[in-house]
Amino acid sequence: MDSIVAQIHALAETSDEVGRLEIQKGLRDVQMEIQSPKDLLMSLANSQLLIATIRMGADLKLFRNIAAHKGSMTTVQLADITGSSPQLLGRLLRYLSSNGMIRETGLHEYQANTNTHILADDKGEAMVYHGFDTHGPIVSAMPDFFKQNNYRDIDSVTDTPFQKAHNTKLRPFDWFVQNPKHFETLQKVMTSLAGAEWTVGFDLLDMEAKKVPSTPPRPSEKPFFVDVGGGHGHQSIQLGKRYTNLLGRLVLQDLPAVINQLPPIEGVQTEAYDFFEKQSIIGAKFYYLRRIIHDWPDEECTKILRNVADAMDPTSRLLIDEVVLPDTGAHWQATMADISMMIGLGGKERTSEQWHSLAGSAGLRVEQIHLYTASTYTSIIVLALK
Ligand SMILES: C[S@@+](CC[C@H](N)C(=O)[O-])C[C@H]1O[C@@H](n2cnc3c(N)ncnc32)[C@H](O)[C@@H]1O
Repeated sequence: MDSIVAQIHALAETSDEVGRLEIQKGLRDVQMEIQSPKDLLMSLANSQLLIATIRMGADLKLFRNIAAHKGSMTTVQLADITGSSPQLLGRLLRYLSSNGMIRETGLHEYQANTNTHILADDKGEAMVYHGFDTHGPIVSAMPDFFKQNNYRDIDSVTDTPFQKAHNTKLRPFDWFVQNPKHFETLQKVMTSLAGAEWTVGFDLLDMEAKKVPSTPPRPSEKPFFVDVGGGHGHQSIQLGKRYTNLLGRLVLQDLPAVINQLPPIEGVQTEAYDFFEKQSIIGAKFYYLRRIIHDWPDEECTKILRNVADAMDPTSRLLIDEVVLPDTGAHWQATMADISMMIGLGGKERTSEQWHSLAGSAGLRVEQIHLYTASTYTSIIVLALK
């Protein structure tokens, strides 16, 4: 058995992202084949309990404390640091270790494993809080919501499980503005997905960036890159690092509630802007929308895209950084994102056909699709004026 495990490890280490996911899928298939009905039902019953316990662990800074400590810690030590009772903590630790979130090294002794480290950093913690506090209630509201709507697809931004769960009539982002704790966590999750993989091997961007002089921009010069709804600006920051000649030519736009509390970002101009209003930056080389369009139903998306299209000139390009769902055989992470967008925001992940149709509705055409993370189908959809 050990040798099979070692072989799988070796295979995973030499595999790319797609290969790694294939191995995981294979392992899941094997698990499915050998599990009893009871195994499946017990594991389903466990899913909510596990995230709730992890959420408590985050509150207690349990993962951070264990991860920061070299070697094992005892339950009593951890109870001391966290202020919880050793009896309760002992039961939680035993449960977490039996679920692989920490490693049990002896009687009442625990150590960090890979999962502990993932849960101990800011990104992991933000994902847990967002998953449990913001998204969890929406998931719980989902069955009743769909029973009441007679199992219809969602194409509204104000009539989704989100409103039912959070007892509001507001659009989700209006609610987020009024609930800064939830909004901050969402932004942390977004920043944690901050990779700049999309810029690698993307010839169009590279070619245009190389044409830009290294001298500071002239006052009349149009911006090179406008990150619309760019959150805390992680993509503009990454782009400025990769192409220093673009500094001073990058613009970050987001809602006033986001922009007004940001510290200055060197080389990036920030602007409070609502993307349902007219775009004030005319003729930029690139407008960039990352994880924006999947947040909204088609009607709202057409408005957002039209506002960009109206500001574009024939040389401008709109870059949409999102999933292009395959027609069949989609990976569970992508289908999960699709359902999550629907119940949380009234949005969706889109297939190539849906992207073409949406672009057309806003006077745009799909010029190119640059797939950059094959495992999640994340792509840059390049749109030009029709
Ligand atoms: C899912 S986040 C994506 C953030 C960023 N683009 C990224 O990929 O990390 C959606 C972003 O859209 C912004 N947003 C929502 N409604 C907006 C609006 N009407 N105008 C401008 N930005 C908006 C939010 O504040 C948030 O930063």
